[in-house]
Amino acid sequence: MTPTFGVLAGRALTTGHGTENDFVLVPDPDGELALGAAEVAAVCDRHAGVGADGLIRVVRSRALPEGAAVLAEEPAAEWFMDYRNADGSLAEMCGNGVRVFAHYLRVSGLVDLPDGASVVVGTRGGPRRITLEGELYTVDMGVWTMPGGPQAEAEGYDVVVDVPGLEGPRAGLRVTVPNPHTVVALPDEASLAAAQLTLPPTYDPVPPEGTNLELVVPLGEDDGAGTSVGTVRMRVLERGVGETRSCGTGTCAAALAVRAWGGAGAPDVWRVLVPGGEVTVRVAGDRVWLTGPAVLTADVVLRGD
Ligand SMILES: N[C@@H](CCC[C@H](N)C(=O)O)C(=O)O
Repeated sequence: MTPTFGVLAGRALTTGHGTENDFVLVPDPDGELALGAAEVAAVCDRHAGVGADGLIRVVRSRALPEGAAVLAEEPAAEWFMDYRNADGSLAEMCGNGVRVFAHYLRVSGLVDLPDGASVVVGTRGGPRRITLEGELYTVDMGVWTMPGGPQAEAEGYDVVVDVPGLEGPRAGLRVTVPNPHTVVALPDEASLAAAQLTLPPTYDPVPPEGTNLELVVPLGEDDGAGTSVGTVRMRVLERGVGETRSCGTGTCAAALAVRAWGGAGAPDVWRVLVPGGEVTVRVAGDRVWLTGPAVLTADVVLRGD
């Protein structure tokens, strides 16, 4: 069957990933593409398209209404990460995608980003500053919130989640960064492996905007050089995608939930182990930072015939 790449047919794209959360990057500096959900889903299809967890349009902030709103807050945000999930839906933010986006801007010469320097980019969640540190990128992910408020943070949950493959419903804690997440703790790695993320979980109450789901197993804390560092293993079911091998905003949500469950004295720095690798999350007050790799894998041209 002929792929329905629509306005993307014949376009040159680049693929890349952050801890194996993979993306197709579409250069459209002047915002000329009328990109619809069907084209995004066709390109992200792993059998009939290029295959990716999401599509990122590389566009100047001034070319989009959402970008103009970001520029009003942060005039330095020349470039906007227009992120779409694999099913074509929009998301507020993508923590792995924004590192890959910054790497793409640097490698393609669209920004000057030497080691130690930073760039601010626009996202639907607001401007984000990304700093290159050797081979890693650190993103200021902005302000996190727990929609259940201080009571949910203190009690450790505000939603009940039934996950296929796991026995009985589980308590979950909602975290917004600023896309919606629900984090559920599991007792061990056997339970983590048993979860069947190809089947839809159920939530009570049902999250109105949908949710990403992180299943986590806290693995303890180490004291290194005077800083306590926690470790947590995570699997993720992404809204608009399915199970992925990593989710940057999800790792922030996971670290924030496990830190809340740990109470006073819990670490502010967390190693989050995901199927696709490892990232580091640091919390300070109401803000959170994400550090991890970014890789570009191929340049491809979509056929239009
Ligand atoms: N993989 C991303 C998150 C992408 C958006 C998410 N699926 C949603 O709909 O909120 C990440 O690395 O943060």
